[in-house]
Amino acid sequence: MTSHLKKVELHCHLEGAAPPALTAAQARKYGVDISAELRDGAYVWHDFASFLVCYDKISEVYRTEEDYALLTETYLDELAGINTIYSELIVSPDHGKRIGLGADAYMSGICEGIRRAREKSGIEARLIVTGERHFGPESVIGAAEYAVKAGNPLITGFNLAGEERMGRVADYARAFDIARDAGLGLTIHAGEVCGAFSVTDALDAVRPSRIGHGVRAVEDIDLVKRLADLGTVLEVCPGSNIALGVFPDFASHPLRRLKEAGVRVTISSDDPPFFHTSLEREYELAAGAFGFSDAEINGMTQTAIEAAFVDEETRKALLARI
Ligand SMILES: Nc1ncnc2[nH]cnc12
Ligand SMILES: [Zn+2]
Repeated sequence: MTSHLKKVELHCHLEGAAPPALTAAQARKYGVDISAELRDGAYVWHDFASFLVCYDKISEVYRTEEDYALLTETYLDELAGINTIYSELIVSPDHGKRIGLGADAYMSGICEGIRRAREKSGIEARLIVTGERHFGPESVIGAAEYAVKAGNPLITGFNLAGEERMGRVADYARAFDIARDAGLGLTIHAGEVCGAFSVTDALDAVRPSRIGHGVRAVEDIDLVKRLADLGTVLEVCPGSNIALGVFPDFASHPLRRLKEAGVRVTISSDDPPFFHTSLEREYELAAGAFGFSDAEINGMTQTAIEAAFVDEETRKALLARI
């Protein structure tokens, strides 16, 4: 049982956390047919590419500032209900633009959701703006420029998500330069769908303090040592990795091997209902499938707070709570 443990999440895509029941209600409200993407209470996809398509389609039923406030509040309430004290949400202002809501309204809805949830439970949250690799380097630069110009104190990080097989990390380096120069924390999806080379590319071109997934670094022992030496923090999402077939089962998942090699690891849920998981389940898996003790799990939570994109005062307050 891990219900007594305080929890922290560094890697969850906001739209990827949309509860199927809420999505169904939204689709009804707007008269959108999502029967191909949502069936019997479950999102429908069969591989990474179709997951990304399903994700974009589902996102389309969240359309207004209030829709985003509700989605954010709903997810943070769920996290608070399982003893979560801090959450970083990956958000896409570009998506707000694409659906005609606008980036500012998209962000202000999300911030309102954070405010409502914090008022009820005290949960802290910050936002990581992401570019989507499959929309190309220019769009990712636009996302970085938005993150910097928005001057929103809750935006504390920048990420690159989407189709990892498209282009090379160096094509997106300029966007990370913009974010780094403005003092945003940097993290990047790498070593999830692509192999170790993708993590090497990320370290060389971006110099991030964290990597989203990074688990396929395990294919290159020198790279594992490099990650350990650098102190790069991996945002590991085991349930997501198994659902997407990155590893066949938890027994072959490298979370424990990476940790034992000295890599700083943390646990997150990624896109929980898409992958039939939740942060609660990820903590349970850490204890059950991976056999970590409470002390080891708390150690990963502490690592997450140490690596969080927050000011030092907030970090100190969070560390004092675990
Ligand atoms: N697991 C994932 N990998 C890459 N991009 C994503 N966007 C949403 N979830 C993602
Ligand atoms: Zn992700």
